[in-house]
Amino acid sequence: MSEASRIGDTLLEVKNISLSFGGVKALTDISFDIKEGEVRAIIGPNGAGKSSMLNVISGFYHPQEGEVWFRGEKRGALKPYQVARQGVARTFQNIALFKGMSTLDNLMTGRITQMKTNMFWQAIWKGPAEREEIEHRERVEHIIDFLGIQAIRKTPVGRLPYGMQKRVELGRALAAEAKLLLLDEPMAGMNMEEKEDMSRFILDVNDEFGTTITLIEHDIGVVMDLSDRVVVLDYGCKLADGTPDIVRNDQAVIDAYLGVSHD
Ligand SMILES: Nc1ncnc2c1ncn2[C@@H]1O[C@H](COP(=O)(O)OP(=O)(O)OP(=O)(O)O)[C@@H](O)[C@H]1O
Repeated sequence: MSEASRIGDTLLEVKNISLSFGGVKALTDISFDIKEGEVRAIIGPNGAGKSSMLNVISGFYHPQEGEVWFRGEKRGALKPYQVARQGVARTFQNIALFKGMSTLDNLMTGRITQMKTNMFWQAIWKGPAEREEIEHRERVEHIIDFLGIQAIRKTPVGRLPYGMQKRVELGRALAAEAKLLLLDEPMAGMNMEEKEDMSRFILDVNDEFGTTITLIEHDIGVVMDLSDRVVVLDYGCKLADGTPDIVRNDQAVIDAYLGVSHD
C-alpha cells in the first residue's frame, strides 16, 4: 500500500502538555499529533520524559496543563480502563503478563475491554455469554496464527524466553482490537534476531490490521527503519519532530542525543 493511502487524518493530538512530580518537571509544553495508520516513535535520552508522555496518552498520568484530543474530541480526565475502552491499548517497559497463566489465557485477558455480557447474563442465561466467548476465542486464535505462537499456546508464559514473552504481550495488546497501540520499549533486552522479528511483527500489525502504532525505543537504528515520523524529547522538552531523515539530520538532536550523524 502506498504511504499516502496508508496514513490518514489526525487520530490523537497532545496540546501543550506539562507534567510535574513535585519539583520535577517531567514534561514542558509538549505538542504533537499521531495520524491514523502511521508508526510514530517517541525517542530521547534517559529521563527525557518518554514514558511520562506515553502514560499521559494512556490515561495513567493526568497532566497539570494541556489537552489530549482523540478522534476529534477533547478527552476528559479518564481512568486508564476508560481510555482502553476508547481504543487505546499498551504494553509496558517491564513485561506485565500473568506469568502462571498460559499464552492463550493471557491473550484472552486482552479481550476484557471488548466484553459486552456482564455477570447478570452469565448467571441467568448462558446463551449470549457463550456466543461471546466463542467470538473472543476466534479472534485470539487468529492472533496466535498471526504471531506464529501455536507451539506455546498452552505454556505458562513465565517459562518462555524473554523475546517470546514480549511477543505474547504484543498479542495481548492486539487482542484488545485497539485503534492506537502504545508500545513501551518493545525491543528492550532483545538480541538482534529477536529485534528483527519484533520489527517485522510491528510492521505487519500496522499493515494487516491498520493499527496506528506509537512506540518508545532506545535502538535508534530500529526506530529510524520502523517509523513514519519521530518526535524527540530532551529534559521534558520537544527537541525535534519529523520524518526519520529530518530528525537524524537535525543538529540539536545530533548534539543532544545521537552524538554522531547517522548518514
Ligand atoms: N512517578 C514519578 N514520580 C516522580 N518522578 C517521576 C515519575 N515518573 C517520571 N518521573 C521523572 O520524570 C522525568 C522523566 O521520566 P520518564 O520516565 O518519563 O523518562 P524516560 O524518557 O521514559 O526515561 P527512560 O528512557 O530512562 O525510561 C525523570 O526525571 C523521572 O525521574
